[in-house]
Amino acid sequence: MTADAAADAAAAELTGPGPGADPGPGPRPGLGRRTFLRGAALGTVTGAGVGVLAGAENADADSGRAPGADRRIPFEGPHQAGITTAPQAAATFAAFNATAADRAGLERLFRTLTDRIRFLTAGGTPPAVDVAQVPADSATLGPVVPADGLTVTVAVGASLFDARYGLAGRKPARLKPMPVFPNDDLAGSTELHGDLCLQICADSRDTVMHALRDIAKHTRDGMQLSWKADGFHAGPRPTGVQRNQLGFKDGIANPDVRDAAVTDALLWTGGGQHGEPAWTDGGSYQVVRIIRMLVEFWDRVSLHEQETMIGRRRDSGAPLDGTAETDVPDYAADPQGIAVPLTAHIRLANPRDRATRAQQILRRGYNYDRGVDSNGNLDVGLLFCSYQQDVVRQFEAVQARLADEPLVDYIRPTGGGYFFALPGVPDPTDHLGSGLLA
Ligand SMILES: C=CC1=C(C)c2cc3[nH]c(cc4nc(cc5[nH]c(cc1n2)c(C)c5CCC(=O)O)C(CCC(=O)O)=C4C)c(C)c3C=C
Ligand SMILES: [Fe+2]
Repeated sequence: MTADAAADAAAAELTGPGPGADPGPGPRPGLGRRTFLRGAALGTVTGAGVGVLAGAENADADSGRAPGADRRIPFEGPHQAGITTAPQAAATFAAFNATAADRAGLERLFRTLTDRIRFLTAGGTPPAVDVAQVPADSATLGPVVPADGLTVTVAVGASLFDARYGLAGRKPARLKPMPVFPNDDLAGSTELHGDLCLQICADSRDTVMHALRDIAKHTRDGMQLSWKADGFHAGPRPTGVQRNQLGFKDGIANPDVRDAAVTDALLWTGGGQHGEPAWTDGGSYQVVRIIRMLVEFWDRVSLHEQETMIGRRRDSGAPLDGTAETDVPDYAADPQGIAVPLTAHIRLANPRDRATRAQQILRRGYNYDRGVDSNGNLDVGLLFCSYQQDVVRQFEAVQARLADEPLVDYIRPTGGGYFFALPGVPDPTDHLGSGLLA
């Protein structure tokens, strides 16, 4: 089987081919609809996933937890945690500029980052110091640092591969600065790009901030914070996945990250494949987009129009040709878009046909709330984040189809960037970026 055929076959399981679509070779109908979010909800019911999460990889699709329980998500694994990890309640996307003087300094930065992330994600007691000395920890989480479901996912931007560190020849093949897309409002934005991006997620907001402060303090000589965006993940209202601030369930259709054939085809870069340098094996392209929602306008739109723009029922999350959130839309049976309009967000984003199967992305977005603008309008929206094997083949293909969707009148992208999430750290002797800097 060729790489493309393998991708096609695996991707067929991703969100389900739809009852009328060509199922492609080898999919198991019905299995692909399980999302990693739904996996988390199931975990909550069964009590699975509390405490130290086991597993061959650090994926924790069944990461439900008992209220108040501390949980530790393993740092080590072939892929970084925080990608297939079910979204925690709080997130910060923090972009940094590298300030290390040279390549040796950059290597020190990655070693320090690794050490701090290892400690913070495991939790523990910071070393005691004499009162005359600077404390080892900010103590914002108390004297003992809980693991609290923390993940810190380290990604690098295209600018890290400029002349400063002699890395030009080691750039991931598709890594580039995020282009300006139609309808973007990026002029004057101070929240764009970066040499590094840290996606910091945890079960509590204070744990995210504690981790950011700890990391920034220990890496002061190697990188400098450029911008950050904070997000939250809401609980189910009343069931299923969370709702975004347009009132719609968001995150229903996503790859089945428990299926290695799917993640190998859509998520992880394979070193040596598709022209990627060998060191990228096990990494993933990360897209971050800060997308404001013009909720004052949206709240004056009829329910019918809202639902036809999205393609799903607002209350249930069901596709407009179905009755339940888990139903798979059957576009082949509705070629003229009578039930689900051809311009509906979900239909454009994922037409569920053979030609676009390999373009599917893993979305891992968060809501944001940044107060009020100078006109008295709410500054709320979506911290869109997606992971994919190939940012051009996947994210850009989806984004191009969405360019003129009706929803664009109600959203305004204001920042973000393209990054490459580094491969995981397989064992305690290794560190982030070791392949990149080898
Ligand atoms: C380029 C990729 C995407 C951007 C940017 C994007 C922005 C965006 N999306 C919503 C709301 C919803 N999106 C939904 C589904 C959905 N969205 C994308 C891609 C982008 N969205 C995909 C690939 C999908 C899945 C489609 C499918 O497989 O059927 C949904 C439906 C619920 C769900 O499946 O999650 C909603 C609602 C907003 C508001 C937004 C910008 C602010
Ligand atoms: Fe979307």
